[in-house]
Amino acid sequence: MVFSLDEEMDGLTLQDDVRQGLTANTLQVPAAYNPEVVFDDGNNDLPDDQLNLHSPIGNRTRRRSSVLAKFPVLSPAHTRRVSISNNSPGAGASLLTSQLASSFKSSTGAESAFKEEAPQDMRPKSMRTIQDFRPIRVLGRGAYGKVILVKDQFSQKLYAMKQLKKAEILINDNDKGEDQDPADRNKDLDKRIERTFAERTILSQLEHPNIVKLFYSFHDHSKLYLILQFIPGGELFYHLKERGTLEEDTVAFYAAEVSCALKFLHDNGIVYRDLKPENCLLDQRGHLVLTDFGLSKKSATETQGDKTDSESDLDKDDIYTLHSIIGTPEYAAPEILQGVAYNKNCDWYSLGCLLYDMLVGKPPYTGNNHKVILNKIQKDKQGPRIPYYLSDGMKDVLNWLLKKDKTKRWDVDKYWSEDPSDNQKGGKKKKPGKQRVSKFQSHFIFRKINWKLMESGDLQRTTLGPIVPIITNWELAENFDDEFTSMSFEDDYAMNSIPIKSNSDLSGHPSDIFKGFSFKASGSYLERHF
Ligand SMILES: Nc1ncnc2c1ncn2[C@@H]1O[C@H](COP(=O)(O)OP(=O)(O)OP(=O)(O)O)[C@@H](O)[C@H]1O
Repeated sequence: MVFSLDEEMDGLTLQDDVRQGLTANTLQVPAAYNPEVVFDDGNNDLPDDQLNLHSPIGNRTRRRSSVLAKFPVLSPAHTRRVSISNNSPGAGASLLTSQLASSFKSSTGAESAFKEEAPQDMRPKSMRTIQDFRPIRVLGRGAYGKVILVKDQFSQKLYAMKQLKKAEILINDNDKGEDQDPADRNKDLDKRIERTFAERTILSQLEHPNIVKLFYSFHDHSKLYLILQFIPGGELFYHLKERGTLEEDTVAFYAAEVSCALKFLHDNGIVYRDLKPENCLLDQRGHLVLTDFGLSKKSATETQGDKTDSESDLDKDDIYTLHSIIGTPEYAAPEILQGVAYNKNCDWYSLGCLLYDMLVGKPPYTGNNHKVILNKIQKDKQGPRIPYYLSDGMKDVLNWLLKKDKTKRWDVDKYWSEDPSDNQKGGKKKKPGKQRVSKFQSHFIFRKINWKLMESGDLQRTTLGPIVPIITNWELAENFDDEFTSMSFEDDYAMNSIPIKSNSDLSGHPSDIFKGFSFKASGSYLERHF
């Protein structure tokens, strides 16, 4: 009998497996937890080419983020949609860009994070071009292009250059040709462009020790470029692949760092929407840094207070957008997979999946598409099986983060820290059947975390994390998969690329859609981070 982790955990022992003659495709749980436990990876419902999608150790396969095939989603009736297709590609894009800009201005936190520098950041004096950067090796590959380690020819500093091919953004793989309603096609294009701008806009306005930094962005006739801080310790995914699972103290430490980043994003009105080990990088000291903001979104505004008409329209758009079935299915909250309205609380569910993955070796529900995963979640009345060998503290946190009903899930943003006026140590007691109301930071699993130092960034600057990556030479990118570092980048790195000198040579050209993409961080920001 083959046991699936999703279906049967309790009572499974090595002896059970040996009796059944099961040796292949099994995942070893570290001896520290239970030397006897071996269990199947539970992917029997996958097609052959995906059977080894998750475990065993060393066979983890990278999961791609996607804008998933949609269930019929009923958007709110009064939704204003922006079109960029009306004979003038630039007009719509400018509207999108200005919408994004104004939506970020209305976010007080995001604005204050860059209070002094924001105006001149948005109007850089001199633009960088691809010729300024010498390619060294490929670090990773995403949906729209490669991420390449590059060296600034002038300063000799290393950066990660994320390239996005304009053609891939403009041409939709899922285009249904003549059958597709032109309005839907335009809407899809709007979304893809909006997401491209969102990554650049969000990263250019935020500064947090656990979030990757953006130094420059620019574009030429074929590509968009983001020049990011190079995070040399590789993906958490890579380290999980090496180790299988992580110890509870290590998991609690990463959970705390991710939570600080998510809380900061939420306070700034941003939903991250793509938390997974592939998007968590380790810096040289072993601290976790979130990357890939391509699916992040300004959140539905909770306070609809005194708004002008145009601001209210923006909020409606936000509410609409947060119906998008988007992300990586294994880590996406059930409400996203169902295609119903959701909010920032979805990121806390994904945190539960990430913790589960670090502790168990795979996310709680797996399958080859979001419908299979959603079916499993829906069938699972009691919630995911939480292995008995985990500590009570870990079980408790997983149980509250992985609630499929978002109204019962731990509202971590609300119950983040101890309120000084709250006399009850450890927060209020939970009411049965209701949402958990005790404070996140005071949970037992975080007893070793110095939140004050972590939230201020001093911990990240002055101490080492639980896994310190081995780095002998930053240019070797030793903590990145050979699959990528051995790739050629010549085709992707055209030294003869023609830069766009001014916006005036763009009228009527598709590049006009990307007008306003270029950005340069302020001198003080650059200095602070080098
Ligand atoms: N700042 C960075 N430093 C080092 N490596 C990076 C950096 N940014 C990205 N990478 C590497 O490149 C990979 C792909 O980057 P990213 O996830 O941003 O691309 P993407 O197109 O959004 O990918 P996907 O389509 O899978 O979501 C990352 O998983 C990581 O390995």
